[in-house]
Amino acid sequence: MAAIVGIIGGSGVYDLPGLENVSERRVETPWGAPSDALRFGEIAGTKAVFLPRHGRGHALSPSGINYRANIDALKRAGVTDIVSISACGSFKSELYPGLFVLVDQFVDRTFGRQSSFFGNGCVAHVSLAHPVAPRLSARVLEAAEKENIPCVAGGTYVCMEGPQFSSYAESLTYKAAGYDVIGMTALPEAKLAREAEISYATVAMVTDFDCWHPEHDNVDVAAVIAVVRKNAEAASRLLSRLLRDFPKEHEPCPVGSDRALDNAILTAPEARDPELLKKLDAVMAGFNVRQGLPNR
Ligand SMILES: CSC[C@H]1O[C@H](OP(=O)(O)O)[C@H](O)[C@@H]1O
Ligand SMILES: Nc1ncnc2[nH]cnc12
Repeated sequence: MAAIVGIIGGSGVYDLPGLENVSERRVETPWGAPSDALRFGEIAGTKAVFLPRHGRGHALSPSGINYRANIDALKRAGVTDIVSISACGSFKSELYPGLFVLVDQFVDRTFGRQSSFFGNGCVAHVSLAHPVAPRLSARVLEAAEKENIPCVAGGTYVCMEGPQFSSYAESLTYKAAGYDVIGMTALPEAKLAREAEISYATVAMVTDFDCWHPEHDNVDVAAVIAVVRKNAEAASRLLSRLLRDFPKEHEPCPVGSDRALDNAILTAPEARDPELLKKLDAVMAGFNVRQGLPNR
């Protein structure tokens, strides 16, 4: 399968400089409209699709993003691997603003988000033991090293609902629990990408120390955006290098993120809801082919 890399830009990252032969297309999905038009392009022959998760102009709040539409639109565009960029607060002195953290675990503190494509009429339980695709994350690390960008591998991202930042008590609790960073967006994407059998990795860009650190100001938007602006050039260098060196064929994922629906779907084929199956035509396409089932 030809590799196509989806890039999801976070706060302060609304474009992907360096993308060549760019064309833009507004798409609709059975789950609604994605955050913005998809930007198609390539770097050194690697095809890429860029999507700013908050939309250009940052119109969408973390709770208001249609994550299902975003992931479904990328799936329909043929994306095999997603790398997302997320601004985040840090719970550790050694994870300082400006550092890129390739998190490999998530804790969910969101509520009320639509974080699954499945439900009544087609029940599926995919594994999220390893939410990040290790080979993809390793490629991001390699790109950072080649570009001399400070980056560490591994870490736990707690995803809060927001939009308010954490209270002091919450911040201390997350720190005491041993979590590394906090943000409001990456986890619904990781869950949905897994269901859509897309390999996913996230670059958590540390922007602040949330509000636990006695020697640093409490986080605010201005501080986050100031750090993101300072690091935008490094982020685009990282992504350009990643795309330049990316294999042209999708590499099979060692944790099975690209075949996550095998052994996950409980609902018997005859009990599946045809309306839901229609909406799942992109998400389940690979699974249906592997099972020899028609794709609705
Ligand atoms: C701008 S401060 C809070 C905002 O920043 C992070 O955005 P993203 O994950 O899209 O980079 C955080 O999740 C909040 O949405
Ligand atoms: N401290 C923080 N908490 C939640 N989301 C963030 N995004 C950037 N910094 C953050």
